[in-house]
Amino acid sequence: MEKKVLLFGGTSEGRELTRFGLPMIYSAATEYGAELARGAENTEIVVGRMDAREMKKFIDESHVACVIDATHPYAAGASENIRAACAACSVPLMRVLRRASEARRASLLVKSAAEAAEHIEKTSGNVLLTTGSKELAAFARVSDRSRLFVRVLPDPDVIKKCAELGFDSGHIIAMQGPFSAAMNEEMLRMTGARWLVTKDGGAAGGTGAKMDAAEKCGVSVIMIERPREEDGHSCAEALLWARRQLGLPRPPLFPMLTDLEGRSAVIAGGGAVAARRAATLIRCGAEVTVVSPEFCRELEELKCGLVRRKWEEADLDGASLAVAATDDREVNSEIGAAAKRRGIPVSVADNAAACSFFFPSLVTCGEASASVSAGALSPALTRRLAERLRSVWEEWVKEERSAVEGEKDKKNE
Ligand SMILES: C[C@@]1(CC(=O)O)C2=NC(=C\c3[nH]c(c(CCC(=O)O)c3CC(=O)O)Cc3[nH]c(c(CC(=O)O)c3CCC(=O)O)/C=C3\N/C(=C\2)[C@@H](CCC(=O)O)[C@]3(C)CC(=O)O)/[C@H]1CCC(=O)O
Ligand SMILES: NC(=O)c1ccc[n+]([C@@H]2O[C@H](COP(=O)([O-])OP(=O)(O)OC[C@H]3O[C@@H](n4cnc5c(N)ncnc54)[C@H](O)[C@@H]3O)[C@@H](O)[C@H]2O)c1
Repeated sequence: MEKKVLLFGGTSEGRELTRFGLPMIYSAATEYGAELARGAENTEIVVGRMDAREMKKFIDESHVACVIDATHPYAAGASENIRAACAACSVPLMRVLRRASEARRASLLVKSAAEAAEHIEKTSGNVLLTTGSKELAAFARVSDRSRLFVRVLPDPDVIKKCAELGFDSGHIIAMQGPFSAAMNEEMLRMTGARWLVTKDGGAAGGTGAKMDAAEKCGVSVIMIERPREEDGHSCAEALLWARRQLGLPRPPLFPMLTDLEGRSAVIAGGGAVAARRAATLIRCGAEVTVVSPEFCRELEELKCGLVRRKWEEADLDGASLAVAATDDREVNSEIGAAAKRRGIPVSVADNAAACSFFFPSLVTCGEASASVSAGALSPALTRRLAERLRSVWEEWVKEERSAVEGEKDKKNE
């Protein structure tokens, strides 16, 4: 039976990961979460909350080869259960977590909904609550309830809960997001809000659009901080990881052929990987600068600029292409992010998922080149294939060149 990825979703990251046709079981706690994945190819959907024991049983019975936890950062209970179940089944697990935080834009950071409610009680003015129905009970302590407007999903159970907590229909907005900044603005105006309460859902979770709207309307934002900073991965990392775990194929990469003659390329790091890549780029006519506190002998013998210090962001000025090949994972990741911000193609040697292009294995003879790749799934396979091709390439190029010349001569006769 085919091995599958078990994805705990119900988030935009979860939906994103169903787009690539991996054999997958998508588990969502609610109907709403399940809806996000409806229609995804090769994906079986299961709905309903499971505790750690139920998860373990499910994993054992469903041929699950690896698990991705893409649940909401606030669903800490779910993540704990998933961790426990995976440990019990010895199944590898990767946590996907949106990284971007909007916390710096908030007027006030609080630890919980209760703390937000305490603050509201001490102030005046209307409040738009966008923290969802689960947190609603905490706001019951606000004495003047007519100040509060709540935005929730149009689910009958949720509406019932709102009513039970004393929100009348004039104070409920029941609609499914995502909401644009313009939509948020209109809702802030309509409710006459002076305060907006939100979780730190990251830009992708719609928090960015709320912050933009609040800024425009002069509304102060009370933000509930994330429970704790977990070590999370991006969707791209999880996709690559799952493919490697299961040995799943992917479409081949498209080798976009780029003319680097006379253009500048910058490399951070002075070790073996930097040297190999500098040599390839120089062969392609690029003007290469390498930045590193230390250089290996191979680099000192190449025709490239050597800058003996740690990498700085300004090293990207004027570069057409960048390579991060230091042995410091954090520095490499910073270089990747900075280059992407500037629209400079970047390869990050220790993290395939952070690359905006992959460094190819290049096989050349004069201007005739071949680019070999194993789709970034196995650099070792790439190297072996390239070596095999290198062993015949020169001979092939010579033979085929003369064949082409021969055909030309024949035509000219
Ligand atoms: C082609 C080549 C060009 C070059 O480097 O010059 C190249 N890797 C080569 C060899 C090689 N690299 C590694 C090993 C050790 C064995 C192994 O781990 O499998 C070997 C094999 C060996 O040395 O035998 C380690 C490694 N590589 C990457 C990661 C991180 C990760 O995958 O996340 C790690 C773990 C690092 C760690 O542990 O920290 C990532 C990438 N390496 C790429 C290119 C990009 C994909 C290209 C494609 O396949 O499409 C990609 C995705 C991104 C990028 O760097 O742009 C070159 C062949 C040179 C040639 O012979 O011509
Ligand atoms: N993609 C690949 O083909 C591949 C292959 C093997 C290893 N790797 C990864 O690539 C990285 C480099 O591998 P290596 O074998 O060349 O390592 P290495 O240890 O030989 O070289 C690392 C270099 O980075 C420099 N450096 C450290 N901090 C720096 C900073 N802040 N600014 C500039 N330079 C800095 C060091 O001085 C050193 O010269 C490693 O992270 C390794 O995991 C990738």
